[in-house]
Order: sequence, then structure tokens, then C-alpha cells
Amino acid sequence: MTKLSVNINKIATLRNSRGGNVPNLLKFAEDIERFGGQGITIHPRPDERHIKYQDARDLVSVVKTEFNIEGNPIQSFIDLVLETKPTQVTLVPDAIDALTSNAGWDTIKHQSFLQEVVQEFQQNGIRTSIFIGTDLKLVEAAAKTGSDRIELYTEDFAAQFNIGNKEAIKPYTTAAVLAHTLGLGINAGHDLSLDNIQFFKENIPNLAEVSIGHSLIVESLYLGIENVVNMYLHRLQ
Ligand SMILES: CC(=O)[C@@H](O)[C@H](O)COP(=O)(O)O
Ligand SMILES: NCC(=O)COP(=O)(O)O
Repeated sequence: MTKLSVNINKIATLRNSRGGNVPNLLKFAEDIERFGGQGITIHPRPDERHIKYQDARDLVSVVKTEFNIEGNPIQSFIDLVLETKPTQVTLVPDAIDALTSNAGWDTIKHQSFLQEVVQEFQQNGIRTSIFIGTDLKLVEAAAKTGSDRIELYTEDFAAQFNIGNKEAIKPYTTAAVLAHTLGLGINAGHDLSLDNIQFFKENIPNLAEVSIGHSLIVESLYLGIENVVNMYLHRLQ
């Protein structure tokens, strides 16, 4: 079964735009789970442009499904994750000022660092996932870090699918087959949407989780959040 983890960064963006607590992030997370969402994902960036570190502390007692915290493992992020102990941590090599996540890890170059970070989180009972592309040598190196899972960075797939190039799925399928062979769990995310999710799911064996935020929230502006969550769940069956 592929779990749907809803990334609520953009709800925090809307909340922060007026400086108050509307929309209420905690209530939104509870409602997502009530509608059938199987996980909540947040990505607290160092500038706290949307998700604040305090949101992570508040959400950990609210989220009853799976709680996934994504981010670049700078010390403040590591400390936050060890403090809150989510279900899963996803390591993302974002530059501090990145507009959004725009690259996966070079798991060869950063092998020893990733091994240390992965081990520290696992010793605290936190499942680990490493955000990477489809380069097979980097998938192999991701397995050598000892990480539980990888998260396939799907922006390239989404962009190519959008212009009708379905061949773009092939590197993701190949990477997923290798990852499974190496004992890695397989997550995926970035720019997945109602348009591309079913085709992606059909072509990625052993897909454990997709984390979706931006498109899902935009689609919900037109179709309603409860309806959209269930549309994703139906397409992920
Ligand atoms: C790693 C990933 O693809 C998502 O966490 C994405 O970075 C969302 O971050 P923003 O909502 O800040 O774009
Ligand atoms: N890991 C991907 C994620 O959490 C959401 O990415 P996006 O759907 O906002 O592009």
C-alpha cells in the first residue's frame, strides 16, 4: 500500500501571511487525518518562512498517523528532530536560501556524514529517508549509509509528464527496482499532483509513501481539501 503524506507547508504560508493563527495548522493536520490522509509532512526551513520550529513541537502530539519532518540536517534541525522524535525524518540537501527543494543528495560525496546522521536518528527510534535523484550509483551509495528509505525526487518526472513525455518515468522505475533489491524502502515527492500520481504509482514497484503538498493545496482551492485527499487516495489504490 502506498501511503499519502500531506505536506502542510503552504497552510503555514497562508497562516503566516497575516501573523495570526488562521488557518489553524494543528486543526488542519487533524482534519487531513480525519479525511483519510495517512501522514503529515512538514519541512521547517532555517528562515521559518512557513513551518516554524515550534509547529513541529506542537504537531508531534497532534499527528496520529505518520509524522514526517523533512530538512537539511544542520545542527538546529537535528536537535529539533531528536527533541520531537517524529515517525520519520527525510534528509534534504537544501541550500539555506533555496526557493524550494531543487536537488537530491550526492550520497557518494557525503557518505560518511549521512552515515553518522542516519545512525543518530535510528538510535533514537526515528525512521530515516534520504532525498535523492535516480542516478543508480547514488542509490547504491544511499543504501551504504544504512538509511531505512530513500525519497525519489520527482520534479523532473513531473515536468516531463506535464509536456507529454511519459518515457521520463523509466529512470524512476529502474531506481526503485534497484533500491528494493538493496533493501531500501521507497518514498517519493516534489511536484506530484492529481494529474501524474496514478501513472507514477503504476510504474514504481514497492512505493511505500508519497508526500505531496504544493499541488494538493492548490487543487484544494478549486475542489475542496476533503475531496482532493480522497481523489489522491483513490488514485493510489
Ligand atoms: C523535499 C521536498 O520536495 C518538499 O519538502 C518541498 O521542498 C516542499 O518545500 P516548500 O514547501 O518549501 O517548497
Ligand atoms: N517531499 C515532498 C513534499 O513533502 C512535498 O513536495 P511538494 O508536493 O510541495 O512539491
